[in-house]
This record gives sequence, structure tokens and C-alpha cells, in this order.
Amino acid sequence: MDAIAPATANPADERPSREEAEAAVLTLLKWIGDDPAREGLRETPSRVVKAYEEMFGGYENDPADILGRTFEEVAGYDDIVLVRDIDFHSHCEHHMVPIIGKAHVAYLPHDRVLGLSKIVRVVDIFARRLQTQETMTAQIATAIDDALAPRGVAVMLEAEHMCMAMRGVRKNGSTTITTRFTGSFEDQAWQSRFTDLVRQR
Ligand SMILES: Nc1nc2c(ncn2[C@@H]2O[C@H](COP(=O)(O)OP(=O)(O)OP(=O)(O)O)[C@@H](O)[C@H]2O)c(=O)[nH]1
Ligand SMILES: [Zn+2]
Repeated sequence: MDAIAPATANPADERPSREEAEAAVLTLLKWIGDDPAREGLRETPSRVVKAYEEMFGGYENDPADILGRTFEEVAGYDDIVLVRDIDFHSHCEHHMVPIIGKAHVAYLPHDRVLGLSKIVRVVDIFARRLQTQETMTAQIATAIDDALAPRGVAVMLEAEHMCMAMRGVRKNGSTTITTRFTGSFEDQAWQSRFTDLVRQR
């Protein structure tokens, strides 16, 4: 299973130049029927490419680098570690419009723990690529499993897909929930513990 896409699927020598990317945006501006020469749009191609660099910066990062640093001195703590309500913004790979949601990521340590911010960074890396929610859910779980070899990983994403709100079926407010459970979290009892903690306010 190719759960984790290569950091850069597009080899450097095949990557279009910045100028070519800006020219593509210019074409889209003309295609939607606006005038790219007017003042407000003159710098839009370069702005869009700059924004894409930021929003799709996840291709430049390898989660294994982020997750390489772990800690062993936790006084034998071996219970669930859950970081919940991690805001993320991604883009659906079908329409390239936003997916906006929250990630809840837990693991059961085995000898080692992760820096908490690293979990957030991993969510961010995968969010900053073109995604389906299912792929992103699986990728986060696999990255933590591979790097930490914990007793189990649980990932839940809850998100709204703008491709269903702004276009197509045009339904605001529907939420899609996806989960991936590995190791001990395949047991019902641990799954319930995870969902109870996620929902507890
Ligand atoms: N499984 C899954 N589907 C998604 C995700 N994001 C968007 N989609 C769906 O991808 C599908 C693409 O369907 P197509 O029929 O190829 O494209 P479309 O004609 O634009 O589809 P409509 O959105 O129904 O208008 C749609 O049903 C979207 O709702 C996602 O993260 N996971
Ligand atoms: Zn979509």
C-alpha cells in the first residue's frame, strides 16, 4: 500500500518553472472571463503561485524527518497520548478547493514518546498536499506507526469539503468523519477510550 506519497512526486527536472506556473494562472484568469491587465489582477499570477508554495508546501517535507526525535524519559508513562482539535486546511485532489477540519491524533507509547508539536507538524505536512480525507487519515497514522513503533495509533479527521459546499451538491455544514486505528486501537475498548476523550469537553 502506498500510503505515504513521495515528498515530491514530480522530479525536479520535470517541474515547471515559476514563470510557467504564473503563465498558467494568467490563462485561468482569462478563461474565467476577467481582464488580467487590470490593476487588481496584474500581480495575481505571482501572488497565486506564492500562495500555492505555502498551501502546498507539504511536498517539500518528509514526516520521517520531523518524527525522528523522540524522548524516553517519561517516568514509565504508557497510557494514551491524545492531541485533539488540531486545525487543518487542505485541498481536495479532485477539485483543488479547501478541505477544512480538525484532526485528533492519539498513540499508546511503547518506551518512547514524541514531542507533541511534532504530531501537529505531521498533520500539517500531509494537509499541505492535494488530498482525499481517507488518504490523509491513513498517511498520518502510518507515519507515526513507522517512526515510533508505538503499541497503537488512532487518527480521526472531521472536515467540511468546500467542493460540496461551494459547488456540485452545494450543501453547507456537512461533516465527513474518517478514522484509522492500528495495533491496540483495533480493540473496541481502546477505540471507545479514544472517542470518549475526543468528545469530552
Ligand atoms: N472519498 C472522497 N471523495 C471526495 C473527497 N473530496 C472530494 N470527494 C468527492 O470526489 C468526487 C469526485 O466525483 P466526480 O464525479 O469525479 O467529480 P464531479 O463531477 O465534480 O462530482 P460532484 O462533486 O458530485 O459534482 C465527488 O463525489 C466529491 O464529493 C475525499 O476526501 N474523499
Ligand atoms: Zn473536491
